[in-house]
Amino acid sequence: MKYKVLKKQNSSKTCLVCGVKNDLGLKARFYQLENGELASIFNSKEFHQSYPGRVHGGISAAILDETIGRAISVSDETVWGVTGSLELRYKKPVPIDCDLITVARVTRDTRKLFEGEGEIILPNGEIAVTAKAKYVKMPIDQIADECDMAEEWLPIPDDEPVEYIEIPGR
Ligand SMILES: CCCCCCCCCCCCCCCC(=O)SCCNC(=O)CCNC(=O)[C@H](O)C(C)(C)COP(=O)(O)OP(=O)(O)OC[C@H]1O[C@@H](n2cnc3c(N)ncnc32)[C@H](O)[C@@H]1OP(=O)(O)O
Repeated sequence: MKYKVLKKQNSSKTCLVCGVKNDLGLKARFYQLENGELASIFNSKEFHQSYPGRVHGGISAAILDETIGRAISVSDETVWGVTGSLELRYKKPVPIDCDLITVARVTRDTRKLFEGEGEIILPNGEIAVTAKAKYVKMPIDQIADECDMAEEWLPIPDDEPVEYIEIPGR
C-alpha cells in the first residue's frame, strides 16, 4: 500500500542514524505519513554488516530506536526523549546493499514517558525485525549540552521530493 508523505523530518549533523555529515552512519531519512506513522528509509552498506551479507543486529536496533523515538514528533515536534529500554526480535536476516523501510508508531504517551513499536520491512514485504521501546521525555537542552539547534538540526530537502511511500506487504 502507498501512503502520502505529509512531512519530511529534519536530520542532524552527526548522529549515527540520521547525521548528514556522518560518513559511517546510515544517513536515514524520516517521513511522516498520512496514517500517523513515521517511516524511515536507509540504504544498508557493506560496512553495516555482521556476518557477510547480513546487516549487524546493532544497526537494526539503531534504526528502530531512532524511528520509534522520532515517531512522537508526528503529534508534537517539541517533545524529545532518551531511550530507557529497547526490546527486539530478529525474525529474518536483513540484507546489505538494500533500500530498507522501517515503520514506527507511538503506543503510549504520558507526561513523563512515551512508548512505541516499529518494524523493519524487507522489499518482499516480510517483517525482518520488530521492536518495542520506552523513552523518558527530556528537554533537548538537557539531553545535548550546548547544542546549537541551527547547526545540528537541519531540514534536508530530497533531490527529488518524496510524495508517497510504498510499504511492502501491506
Ligand atoms: C539536537 C539535534 C541532534 C539530534 C540528534 C538525534 C536525532 C533525533 C533522535 C530522536 C529519537 C531518539 C532516538 C535515540 C535516542 C538515544 O539514543 S538516547 C541514548 C540512550 N539512552 C540514554 O542515554 C539514557 C540514559 N539513561 C538516563 O539518562 C536515565 O536513566 C533516564 C532514562 C533519563 C531515567 O532517569 P531517572 O532519573 O531514572 O528517571 P526518573 O525520573 O526516575 O524516571 C522517570 C520515569 O521513567 C521510568 N524509567 C526510568 N528509566 C527507565 C528505563 N531505563 N526504562 C524504562 N523506564 C524507565 C521510570 O520508571 C519513571 O516512571 P514512573 O515511575 O515515574 O512512572
